[in-house]
Amino acid sequence: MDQSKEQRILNTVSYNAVKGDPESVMKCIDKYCSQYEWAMNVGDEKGLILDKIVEEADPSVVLELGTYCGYSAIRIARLLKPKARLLTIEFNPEFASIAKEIIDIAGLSDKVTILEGHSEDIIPQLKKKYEVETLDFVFLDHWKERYAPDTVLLEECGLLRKGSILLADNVVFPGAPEFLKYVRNNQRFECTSYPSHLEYMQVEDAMEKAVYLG
Ligand SMILES: CCc1ncnc2c1ncn2[C@@H]1O[C@H](/C=C/CNC(=O)c2cc(-c3ccc(F)cc3)cc(O)c2O)[C@@H](O)[C@H]1O
Ligand SMILES: [Mg+2]
Repeated sequence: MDQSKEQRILNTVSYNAVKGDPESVMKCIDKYCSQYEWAMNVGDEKGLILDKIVEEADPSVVLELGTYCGYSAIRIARLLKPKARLLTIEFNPEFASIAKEIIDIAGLSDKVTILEGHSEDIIPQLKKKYEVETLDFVFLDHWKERYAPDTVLLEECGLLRKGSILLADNVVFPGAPEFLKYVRNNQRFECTSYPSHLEYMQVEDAMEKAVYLG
């Protein structure tokens, strides 16, 4: 059976990237996905916005929803201080195993834990099973119609604290209208829009930052 696109992305990383160098892994994926096969990584343009927001927040505990191939997990984890950690949720076993290998090649396995399963099943386990108190930073990049319900779930599970930062990819394209409506009309969130472009394309997109006010 011929390989999947995600397997080809792993091949190009394991063949071309410098082991232990997250930047070279990111460059390798961005090069492959802009020249050969488009893939839904956050990419280098929105990635720079993500970098700035993560650096400013300097989070200790990060949750990512939707690992895919691990590109944004690497992007975020490479900026974290020594004791900080990133938990990333992925329900597709093939993507989870490919992401694990790519994160390992980047040398970030000690900072990143991939939790295999559905976000709505794993989020309620974060406190007891994964020893999370509250989340400093959440990157939402999974199914777009799950952004809003999972945001409600995070709050219900007591995982958000005053100043917790939610950053959502693709709020323009493919779009996350329910999420935007929910956070923008909610006094408990302070929202900022970051206009950009869809990864590797000229299409308009944006990321939305929603800071939880408690
Ligand atoms: C059930 C909850 C739940 N629990 C755990 N894991 C979950 C999950 N729901 C999903 N996953 C995993 O997350 C990833 C999916 C991500 C979904 N992302 C986009 O759809 C997207 C699309 C475009 C675009 C597509 C086509 C275009 F033409 C243009 C743009 C661009 C983007 O940046 C995009 O992020 C996969 O790994 C899923 O296995
Ligand atoms: Mg995305």
